[in-house]
Amino acid sequence: MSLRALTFDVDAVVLDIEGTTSATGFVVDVLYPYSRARFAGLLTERAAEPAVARAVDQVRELSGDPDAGPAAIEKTLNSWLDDDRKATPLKTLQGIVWAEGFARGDLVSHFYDDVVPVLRAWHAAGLRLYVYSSGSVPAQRAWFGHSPDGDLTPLLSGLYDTENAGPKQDPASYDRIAESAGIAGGRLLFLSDRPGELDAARAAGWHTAGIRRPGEPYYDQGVGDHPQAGTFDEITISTAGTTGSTA
Ligand SMILES: CSCCC(=O)C(=O)COP(=O)(O)O
Ligand SMILES: [Mg+2]
Repeated sequence: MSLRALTFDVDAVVLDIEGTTSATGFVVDVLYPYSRARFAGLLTERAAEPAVARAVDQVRELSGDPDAGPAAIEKTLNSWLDDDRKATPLKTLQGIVWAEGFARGDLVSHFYDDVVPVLRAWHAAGLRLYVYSSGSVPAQRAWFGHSPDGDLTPLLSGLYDTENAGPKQDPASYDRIAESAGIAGGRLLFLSDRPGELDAARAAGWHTAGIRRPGEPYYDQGVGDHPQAGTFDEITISTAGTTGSTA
């Protein structure tokens, strides 16, 4: 699908995963059942691990149930899964389970066909690439590390999630990423399928492009007045172009 060719003059591209580089359907149909089936074991057998214990405390706080035991925690996690709610402790616990699943070869990630060739080309041209996803940093590392095209992590300069950057619809999160990467917002391009995330990035002074792929949950809603593309190869990164222009 071709919408419009876009040209941006930036130093780095920051990538959303679900709905942007990769299919939401794959995450929901493959990754979510994988984590759902393993939450009980994680919550009972590995409750003393610091990352698990911290996430459990966060679930108790978010659900308003300070005494919740493993069964109640599991029920809450599964209800968040049903709603595809991007709650940080859910993402932490999923990330633990998924990283182990990718490492043992149970899971291989998904990328839309246009994505990997374009990421390789952008990287070869000297652009820095970052990820900012609700999926936890360990999950992101495993996702890019176990793709159908092999290990893509050498393409990436940094990974951001809701723990180390903050909520994706808060402009302050984009300020934090810009500061951490050492790149001014005006030299950063954020690619996402969600208008609320694009709005927040733009409010922080970033360039934005909405990625609209047929079949994705936000396809019909659109991305408001953000520049938009149907695939990554509709986006050109130029060092001296007119940013956000359409051709
Ligand atoms: C590798 S993370 C798996 C996808 C996921 O769980 C998720 O929440 C992705 O959300 P995004 O912010 O990338 O739309
Ligand atoms: Mg997304």
